[in-house]
Amino acid sequence: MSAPTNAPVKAPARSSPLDVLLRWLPAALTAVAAVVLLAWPAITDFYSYNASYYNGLVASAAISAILTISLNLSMGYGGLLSMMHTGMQLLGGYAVAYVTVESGLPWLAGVALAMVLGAVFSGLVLVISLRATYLYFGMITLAANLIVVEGGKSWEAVTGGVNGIVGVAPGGLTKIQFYYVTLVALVLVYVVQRNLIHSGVGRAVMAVKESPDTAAAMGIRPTRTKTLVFTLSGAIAGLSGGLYALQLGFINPDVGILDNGLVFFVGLFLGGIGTLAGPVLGVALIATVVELIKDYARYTTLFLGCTLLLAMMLVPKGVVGTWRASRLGRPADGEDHEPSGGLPESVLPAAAADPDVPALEGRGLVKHFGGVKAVDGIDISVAAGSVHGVIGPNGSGKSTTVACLTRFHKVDSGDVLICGEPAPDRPFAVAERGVTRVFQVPHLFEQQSVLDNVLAGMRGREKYGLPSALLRLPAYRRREAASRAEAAQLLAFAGLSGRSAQLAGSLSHGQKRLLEVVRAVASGPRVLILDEPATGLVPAEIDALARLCRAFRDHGLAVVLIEHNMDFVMRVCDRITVIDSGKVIACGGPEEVRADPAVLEAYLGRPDLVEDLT
Ligand SMILES: Nc1ncnc2c1ncn2[C@@H]1O[C@H](COP(=O)(O)OP(=O)(O)OP(=O)(O)O)[C@@H](O)[C@H]1O
Repeated sequence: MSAPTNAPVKAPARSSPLDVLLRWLPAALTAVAAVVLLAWPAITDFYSYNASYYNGLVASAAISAILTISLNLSMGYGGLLSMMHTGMQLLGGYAVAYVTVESGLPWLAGVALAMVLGAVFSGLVLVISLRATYLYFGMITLAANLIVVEGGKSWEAVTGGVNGIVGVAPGGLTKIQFYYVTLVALVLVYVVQRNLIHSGVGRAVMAVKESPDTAAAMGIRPTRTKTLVFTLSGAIAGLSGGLYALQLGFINPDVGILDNGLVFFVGLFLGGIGTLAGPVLGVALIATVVELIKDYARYTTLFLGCTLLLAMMLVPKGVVGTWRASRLGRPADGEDHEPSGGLPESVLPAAAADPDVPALEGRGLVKHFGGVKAVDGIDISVAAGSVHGVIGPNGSGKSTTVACLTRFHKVDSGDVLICGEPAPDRPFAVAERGVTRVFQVPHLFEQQSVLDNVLAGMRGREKYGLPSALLRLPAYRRREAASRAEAAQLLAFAGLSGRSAQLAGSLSHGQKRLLEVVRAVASGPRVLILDEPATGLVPAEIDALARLCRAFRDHGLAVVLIEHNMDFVMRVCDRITVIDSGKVIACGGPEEVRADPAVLEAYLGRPDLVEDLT
């Protein structure tokens, strides 16, 4: 296939020198902060009689930032409301205290155990609350937090009861060395967060957060993805707890009570939930102000409460989120390009071995909603290498048929076959077998770029896992580079390449619909099901869609097109199934269907459609 050779339709806008300067400001401030933190022990030694106090302040803030990043991963990126992060911090603290004080092993072994404990505990909580929705999940984590704290108070033999365990220390390290340990840990955790979020694993996490159904339709497993991110978040919370115990020199159940979690929530919301730098910036701001008002320490909780309230009212996206949404922080809107090039070979799986076996088949499908017979014994057979239209009046059962074929609805009776084999029961598994669906209602990942949306569609085909993504191993780098090149080619094919860096939420309605189709194609399906894709598209976008359908068909793959735009249907479909009141009333080529009296009768209530048909 030819490479994209897009010519921009209009020239990009120029940035003023002030804009350029302001865009570089965050990077410049980060560099200054890094230098100050590295030199901090020397600075405090030179300027203060109480250097160890000020070094401890920064070390504590770094540990808090680690916990806040962990909270950001679960709540900000994973959409999992967690009220048990202080509990996991307590668990991590116990692990380090037990290993160093009771067992006499090195503190690093304690930190490793802290991470394992945090991961196992959070994984368990997630598994037992899989069906819980956002708020109920939060309540379950609250209960889990109470269990950890109360368990810590009661299990005296291991935890030391209410008095806890004292004498915890990073054996062999001076205070200044430990200061640098906390900084290194913070940098590593930040890099883990960044690597995760910029990888296919992170894109899957965000996709599941935005819409589990859409993610499943692209072959992403929602449960596995949630478990992964929450377990990772738990491991990081455990790490933070282990370091906290080493910093404090003791651990007791008070560390785990929810009140102590306020600072992390405030830091997260003030800095910017769902942003990379937000947790660190938020905690840095809070730590600075708390230090400045330390003479009024009894008002600290009041201050934190008021800060949270003000942050929610004035900067609901937090400092970093607000910056990113501003003119300077947001990627500039792109420009229109002419569609060009072809579909990348990699998104076109090999055509079925036996072209006579239907790519997708529904036999005797029945789905009733109470008294509504939405689907009432439908047979449908979609041939490989065809565009198969499904038409019918509003409410006739088209979308429900598709939901049955893709297992988003459990059928009352009937069979679904993919390439002659029984279809699996779960939507993500159907997608894994090569049947991808675009929903009638747009489900884009609006806060991600156009490019990232397309890349999210490729997750089902990517073979690397979490360790590879976090460490950016060669396998990951190769796959990521290939994915980006494929995504660029797909966007060029659809005429969207000029908008690749733009946030998906800022596209026009037609561009969003087109992007959804491109994202579905990115998953490399054998059968692409499009539910009313042409709604709201301008003629040029409809042409791009028609090109895409034909390119698919010409490669021996199948497209199922549910559509009310009859002109479009008649133009691109090879075969059409007409549904009315949950039953198939006609099936055949466009000309055949157009002349079928039963079809005309079904459309009599829609004279506009009759006109299109005849
Ligand atoms: N989850 C549901 N619960 C109850 N009834 C439903 C549900 N989903 C669909 N229906 C009903 O089933 C019937 C078929 O709906 P469906 O959405 O499949 O029709 P459609 O042909 O896709 O319509 P349209 O062209 O307007 O999208 C309608 O009467 C609808 O109200």
